[in-house]
Amino acid sequence: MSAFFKTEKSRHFITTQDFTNEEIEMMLDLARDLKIKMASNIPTPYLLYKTLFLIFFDQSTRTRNSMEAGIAQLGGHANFLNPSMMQLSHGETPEDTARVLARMGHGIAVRACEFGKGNKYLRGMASVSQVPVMNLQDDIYHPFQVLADAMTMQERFGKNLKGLKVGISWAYAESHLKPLSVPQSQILLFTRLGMDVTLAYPEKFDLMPDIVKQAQENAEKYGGKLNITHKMEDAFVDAHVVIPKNWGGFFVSDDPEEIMAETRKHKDWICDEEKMKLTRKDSIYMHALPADRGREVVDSVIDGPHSVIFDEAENRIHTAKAVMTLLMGGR
Ligand SMILES: NC(=O)OP(=O)(O)O
Repeated sequence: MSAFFKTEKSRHFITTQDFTNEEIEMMLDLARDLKIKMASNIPTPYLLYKTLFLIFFDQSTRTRNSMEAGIAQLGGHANFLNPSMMQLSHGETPEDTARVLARMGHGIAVRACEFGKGNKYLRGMASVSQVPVMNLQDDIYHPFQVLADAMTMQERFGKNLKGLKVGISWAYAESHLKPLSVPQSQILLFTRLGMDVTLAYPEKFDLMPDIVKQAQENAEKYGGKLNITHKMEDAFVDAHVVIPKNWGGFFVSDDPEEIMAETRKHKDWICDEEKMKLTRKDSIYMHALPADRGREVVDSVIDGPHSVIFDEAENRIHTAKAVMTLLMGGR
């Protein structure tokens, strides 16, 4: 474990692509251990007196609270920064902000989802930061979410996820600009872990071509599969795991009204009981949350026997604590 967090330079957690499969497994193993310790009230003071800076350009329930509660449970402290109260309007660059915060604490975590800008902001910080920069969701990646997803799958299907049949599908929502980062990070990590992934979406609702190419390369290298289809049902047939979720039509048009007009053509892309019947008997329904109930998914599925959404949400704190511990130098 030491080679992972005791490197000369800080490791940044921008995407799971920057970590080996062995390192990803290490994160998941530690998350499992932290979950057991939390349930047994065993203290885990691995980041005693350390400070994490949290910057959120976008709203959050799970991510903010998993990081704030997580570092407190590790013995450290979170300093929440509201961008509207930072010196951004006076032109402070991400590089200068990172240089300053790195002198005052031990980690910087940022949510910045604006399309074409978020990842650049994080990369700017990471290019100079002397402490780990962690991605709490940008316009390309959501690495903390997919670690929690993988942990949830391991809890249901065992540690080895090779060959697991996973359907990731676009679903209808009254929204035109939900980030691409969740499905993109899912196809990247799940193919790395050897899963058999079907990605379904209506034509025009493409993910970023470079990310799809990387996921295809991952599948070839690690023995996974990535099939792309434009029929929602294809993601459900014989699936162990289904993850139907909306994402924005960023490549449909630059005009939000045109995107919504195209989105509304696909109201039938809803996860309902008929589609769940196509899955395996022991299948699980997952969603990163928040879900658009009645549009992305019917209540009887999201509240039904296949749903593991609250395990998935809970696992955000255990995986967050694991990544912070490994990157910020505890244990
Ligand atoms: N899944 C997720 O990232 O939730 P929040 O947007 O509430 O943080």
